[in-house]
Amino acid sequence: MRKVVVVTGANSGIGFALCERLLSYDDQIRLCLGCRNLQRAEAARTALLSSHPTADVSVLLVDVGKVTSVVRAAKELKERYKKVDYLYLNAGIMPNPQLSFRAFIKGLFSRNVINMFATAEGILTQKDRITEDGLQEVFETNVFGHFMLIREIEPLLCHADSTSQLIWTSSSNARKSAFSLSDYQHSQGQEPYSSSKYATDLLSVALNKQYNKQGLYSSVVCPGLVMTNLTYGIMPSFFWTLIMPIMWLIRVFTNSFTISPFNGAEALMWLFNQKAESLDPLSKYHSCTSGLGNNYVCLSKMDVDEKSGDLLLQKMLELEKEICKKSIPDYRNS
Ligand SMILES: NC(=O)C1=CN([C@@H]2O[C@H](COP(=O)(O)OP(=O)(O)OC[C@H]3O[C@@H](n4cnc5c(N)ncnc54)[C@H](OP(=O)(O)O)[C@@H]3O)[C@@H](O)[C@H]2O)C=CC1
Ligand SMILES: CC(C)=CCC[C@@H](C)[C@H]1CC[C@H]2C3=C(CC[C@]12C)[C@@]1(C)CCC(=O)C[C@@H]1CC3
Repeated sequence: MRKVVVVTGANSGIGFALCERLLSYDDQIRLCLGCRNLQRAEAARTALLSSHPTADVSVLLVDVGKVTSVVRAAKELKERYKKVDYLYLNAGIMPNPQLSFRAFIKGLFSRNVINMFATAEGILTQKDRITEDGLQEVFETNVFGHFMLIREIEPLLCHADSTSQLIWTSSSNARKSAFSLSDYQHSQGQEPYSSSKYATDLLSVALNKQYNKQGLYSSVVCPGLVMTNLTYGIMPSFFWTLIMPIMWLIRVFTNSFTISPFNGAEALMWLFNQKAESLDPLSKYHSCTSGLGNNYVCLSKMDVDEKSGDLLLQKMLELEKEICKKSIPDYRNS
């Protein structure tokens, strides 16, 4: 049976590199590019087909920052496929990033310097906004829209006789102290990105508890620091070009400077080849690149506790009910 693989945020960066790598590894998969913009999606599809002309590559229009779009896309998936074997929850945003130069310079001369380069702890903030669904945009895009997608295509993911995998693109920037259960959308603070990625980690743990019995497994990936549209939004491209030699140098001290989207997709690709049941639900899978440019995957324990994961899942389920009642009039019959 040909595997069905759905990738959100597939038209650029890590998502696109993952699609290229998946097709190079197995051009028999049925690959579905989940994108919010048709033109960009078609451009990605054309590029993938130019190197893999016989591959089955389709486009699914989905804006994970809009509940109605997610529900419509899920309906489309249910019409197209009987099963989704791999769902890569990769689309993500970091809007209006601000780098604190003061904190960065201070960090350079502290003992925390390696950690600062690996996680951006204490040097990066963002400005969030409210979406038309009335949610914080970073939370809705990076977490809730994806959660809704999972819920809506549950019958395609849960099968008694075979497994499916959810693979979240999280981040080394995910930090417990940026997240609070009482403000899980992060409407109060200045680190919505960090909070959303921590929420991803918690949610993955809770989803495993909820769904493993039904053959669905969830894992979390940390792609490292990758040069993509997201990182070019932090600093202008000439800055990155200027500091590239320093980036190669830093790579000698931290394996998290993966830099290219190809390298960043390493752990996402690695998980594609693993037996879902053998994965550790409490570990994060990191894409790593050595000073010499060799790629490998390493594991780290996540800073999460199961109780918080369960509580977050409960809150997400309540929010799902509330939002669907508000945004989709004849919800569940549609
Ligand atoms: N770059 C890095 O260093 C790191 C990135 N990550 C994570 O990797 C993931 C991919 O990001 P990356 O490749 O770096 O950045 P890109 O900006 O290149 O890719 C992000 C993708 O997500 C899509 N996307 C954004 N918002 C939505 C939405 N509302 N609905 C559907 N698709 C959407 C974008 O579509 P469009 O082109 O239309 O905007 C794009 O295809 C993100 O989750 C990011 O947080 C994690 C750690 C490090
Ligand atoms: C000399 C040099 C390399 C300067 C760059 C300073 C900062 C712009 C980077 C240092 C750590 C980086 C980092 C990210 C963005 C760029 C930095 C802040 C991320 C937040 C990008 C998105 C993620 O998900 C995690 C990354 C962690 C490290």
